[in-house]
Amino acid sequence: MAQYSRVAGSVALITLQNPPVNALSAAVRQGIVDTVERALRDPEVNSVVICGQNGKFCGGADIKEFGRQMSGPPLVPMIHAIEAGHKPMVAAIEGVALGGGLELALGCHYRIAHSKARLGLPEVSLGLLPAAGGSQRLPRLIGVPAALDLITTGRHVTAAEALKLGIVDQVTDHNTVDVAVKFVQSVAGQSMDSRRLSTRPCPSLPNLDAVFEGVMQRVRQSARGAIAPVACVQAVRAAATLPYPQGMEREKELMGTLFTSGQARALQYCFFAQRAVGKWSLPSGARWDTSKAMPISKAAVIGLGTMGRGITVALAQTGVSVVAVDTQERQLAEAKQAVSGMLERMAQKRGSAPPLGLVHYSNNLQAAADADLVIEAVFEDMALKESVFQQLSAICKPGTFLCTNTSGLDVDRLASHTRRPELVVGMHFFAPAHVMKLLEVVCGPRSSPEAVATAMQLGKKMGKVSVAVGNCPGFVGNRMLKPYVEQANFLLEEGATPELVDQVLEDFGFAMGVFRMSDLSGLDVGWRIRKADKLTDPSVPAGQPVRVRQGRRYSPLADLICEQGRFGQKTGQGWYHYDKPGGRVARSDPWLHSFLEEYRARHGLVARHIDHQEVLERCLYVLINEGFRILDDGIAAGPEDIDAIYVFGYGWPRHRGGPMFYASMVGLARVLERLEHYHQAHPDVPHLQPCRLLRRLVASGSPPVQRWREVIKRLHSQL
Ligand SMILES: CCC/C=C/C(=O)SCCNC(=O)CCNC(=O)[C@H](O)C(C)(C)COP(=O)([O-])OP(=O)([O-])OC[C@H]1O[C@@H](n2cnc3c(N)ncnc32)[C@H](O)[C@@H]1OP(=O)([O-])[O-]
Repeated sequence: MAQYSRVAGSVALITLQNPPVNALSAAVRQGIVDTVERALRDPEVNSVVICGQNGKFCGGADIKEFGRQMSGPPLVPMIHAIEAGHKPMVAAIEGVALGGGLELALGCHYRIAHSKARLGLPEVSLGLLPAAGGSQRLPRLIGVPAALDLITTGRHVTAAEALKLGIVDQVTDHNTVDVAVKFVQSVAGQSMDSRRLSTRPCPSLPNLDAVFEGVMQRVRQSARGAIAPVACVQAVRAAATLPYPQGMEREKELMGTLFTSGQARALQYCFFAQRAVGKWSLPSGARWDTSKAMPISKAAVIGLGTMGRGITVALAQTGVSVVAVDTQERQLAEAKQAVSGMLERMAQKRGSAPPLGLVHYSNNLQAAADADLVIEAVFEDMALKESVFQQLSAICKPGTFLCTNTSGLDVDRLASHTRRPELVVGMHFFAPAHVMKLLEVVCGPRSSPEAVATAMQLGKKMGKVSVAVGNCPGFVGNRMLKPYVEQANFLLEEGATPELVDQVLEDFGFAMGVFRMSDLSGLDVGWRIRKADKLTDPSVPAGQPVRVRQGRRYSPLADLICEQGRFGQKTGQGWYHYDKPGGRVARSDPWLHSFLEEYRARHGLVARHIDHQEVLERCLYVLINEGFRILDDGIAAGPEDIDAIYVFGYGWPRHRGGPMFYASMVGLARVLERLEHYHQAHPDVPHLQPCRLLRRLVASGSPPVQRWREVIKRLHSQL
């Protein structure tokens, strides 16, 4: 709703009231319509200030209302009435003015922002465009290039940048409402004709067509199949080329297509999934709202390879004092240089001082003694990690949380090497750790609620999307990745090429196909793990069939590639050829193609034609099937957790909502039927066998993804 009051005698103050972000729900829109009418009618009122309760102007349209029947007054005429009003209207922007919130402010005649406010039109990240006139008013206010940037990226700008761009008229450090009230009195009685953005022409550009062509090309390339960024460009083009009323018609038409698209549903689901994962709960009953996170002012990072360095940077950026430890002098010296360089580059971008003083270096584990939390990031080797945990347990003060950055090792086993296993959790970062948004917080059966809450909160402070997961080989992300990569290798055996598989996955929207990604990560990593798991030489017993392990189909292709010294980008050769070691441009490799042909001939495999649909279904449905197993096993609490992990850590295209959401869009019955089909064709691949939860969901009528938790709960309570 919106509250109406009178201040300074003749100023009407309209305050949006809809905590926590004053979203424009039907009730708020009705409130605005009523209070604006009242202010315009009231002869004692000569000017109007619009603000938001609790220091937040407005977070935009109420996203929760999008999936429901539209009710209440629409935004467009509401904003037109404000703009057309004969009394000056000022938006007093504190906190945020986002989406419909900024569009409301653009309808006002003036905008005054607090210096800490953030503004933006992030609709594109929800699969929409600023369709309450934002795509038409903003270019008229700040010009086409700047408007295209803001609208197609959805990025938020600071008040200072907003002032520079001309979005706001004034920025203040004082009480914004008071400043706005004072200001609006100074313009009361003046004509507002020149302040109505809809009546202004769009600033002209000499090379309009070239600008739009360039932007459209860039947007299509980076959108990876997302339709909203393209529609945003089309809407701004309408602002630049059509009179306002026709531009509004075009905006409406484009929004109509987006609003009902599956992509908008997927992106809005992602918005809520990202927030849902913060409300974690564990099988032990521990929950986000009943577990206390401990403050962390000093942390230690043990092991300064690529991951340790990134984690050190991420912690220092957050303002946490870090002692970075590596017992090898050379590694320590290199890390010191690398960490300082990263901190300096990031600070330069931000225009602030690098927090170099927060990082101390040591070659002695003893330096971690008084840390509140330690993150071990040594080489992925169980024996080495066990030894480090044993030492840390003896060295660290009572109460120090001991975390391991492992991509899949048993966190509980590590905990058993310490005196206080309840203080041990996994913190699985993704490379580069100071950039990637995802953090899997791995809870062992003995991890205390405080330890989990502390790791989750520290992740949030570092700007990560932290997802609490259970302890099993590979946790959630890598556990699901394993059968996905395995299918890709099987497809090569059957006649596909890395180029075909990658093309299909990239067309689907992945930033990189599975083979290009493996080359980037380094093929030797998986090889080492397979050796440790005794899947490949030297420990495979003599007489073991090459393509079978434990009675299941096994592809040794990746092992054979590694035996050739082809580890991917780092060696200049892997599934593809690169110009030089460390090269980034993947080129098709004739050697690889003959190698595949020889391999098939050696094993009596006849290459067949494999179509795009089979590649997509086998790679994705097997991954999804493992996701259902993870839910059934209680390793992830709900589908949102899995989807957040895949969107923020594994390059799953956000406009497809994550693997579990995608499965619900495809139809669970269809996923089940295809898995059954492929399992029948490949009975020696157990990962293709549809999992119990998937069958149960289909039997329950394939409820929407938001209701899966109920089915999982019922399934578990029947055990
Ligand atoms: C014709 C149409 C044209 C216009 C289209 C639009 O405007 S599209 C919209 C364009 N606007 C945007 O895209 C802005 C989206 N919002 C944001 O980016 C951030 O929430 C923030 C920066 C406003 C605050 O960040 P923060 O870290 O301080 O807080 P937080 O993120 O944790 O959220 C707190 C709670 O508020 C909830 N909630 C938030 N916004 C909305 C909303 N619009 N609606 C409903 N709910 C919303 C959120 O779910 C959470 O609820 P929970 O879990 O407690 O039940």
